[in-house]
Amino acid sequence: MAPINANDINDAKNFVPAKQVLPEVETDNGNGKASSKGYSYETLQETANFLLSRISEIPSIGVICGSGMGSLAEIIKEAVRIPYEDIPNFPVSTVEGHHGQLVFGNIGDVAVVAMQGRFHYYEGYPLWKCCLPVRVMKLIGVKTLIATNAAGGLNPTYKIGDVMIVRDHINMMGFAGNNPLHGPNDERFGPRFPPMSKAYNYEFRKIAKEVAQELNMENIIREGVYTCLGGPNFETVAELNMLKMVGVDAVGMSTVHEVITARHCDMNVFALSLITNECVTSYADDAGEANHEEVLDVGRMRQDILRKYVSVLIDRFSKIETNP
Ligand SMILES: O=P(O)(O)O[C@H]1O[C@H](CO)[C@@H](O)[C@H]1O
Ligand SMILES: Nc1nc2[nH]cnc2c(=O)[nH]1
Repeated sequence: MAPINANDINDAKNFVPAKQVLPEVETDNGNGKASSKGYSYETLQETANFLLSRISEIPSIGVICGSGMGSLAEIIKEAVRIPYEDIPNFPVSTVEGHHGQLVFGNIGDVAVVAMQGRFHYYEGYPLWKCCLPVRVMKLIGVKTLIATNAAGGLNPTYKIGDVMIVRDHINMMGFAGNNPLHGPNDERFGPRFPPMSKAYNYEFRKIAKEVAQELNMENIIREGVYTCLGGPNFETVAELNMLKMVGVDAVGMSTVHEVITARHCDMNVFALSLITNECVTSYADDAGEANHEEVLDVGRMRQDILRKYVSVLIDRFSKIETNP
């Protein structure tokens, strides 16, 4: 082993983390369980009131931009951009490919808000905090959530660059008791025991398939089951093979908890996964490895088609009366 010299020690002392503002980590609440109290309804109302004071039109649709998909928010006209740092009680984004601002404005005739940057559990935020923006959206009047994400394709028929309409999810983290709704329930948001069997709106999925045909996207559109793992590491071969066996088509580290939070407060939900990499399910020596750069590259590669697709979907979704 090379001896440590004084320069190495000085380098280590001068090391500056890439992001200066790191999230607070979920703390122990004294009884050995992580605190999951969350913010009160009134606190989130303050956040909502702050945002309402900065905008002139109430958005009806909220969009969460996935990794490398932040450019979706660039189609918003008359945009009002509010950095997360400026929003009371809001977390900050720490992941490359997640800008960290809310963008209010219009797509076509529809008033929208987009999150350019979402919050992930692996950043150190408890799930309720990852989902705080969804409740804030609800409080400012958003009726429909469109969540987008980058995901590994586990279904062997999926190719990189495919777009998967999420039909359903498997809440792996929830199996272990980690749920954004864990802790006291405030009925003003929703019921203690919300159903999830119709989490992804049927009408929206039907429209999304029709629009894909109109835009000649049939060859890249899929519909399947998404799961979220805690991350930040990508999965082992054994883990991926297990997930495949239970019917997972695409794997990511987000969305599931956002959807649960949105359905809890009775928002309509639609979700899309951009397949950014093929999940590695064999031990072959030449099998590749997942990496975040590839994820971001595929997002960039598909940005034009996704912008077009999402803008047409927003137009169509805004025109129908739907029961969640
Ligand atoms: O789910 P989004 O935020 O799109 O990003 C996905 O891509 C990142 C890994 O490359 C992880 O954050 C994973 O969740
Ligand atoms: N967990 C997980 N998240 C991803 N996000 C993009 N690709 C992947 C993947 O392969 N696994």
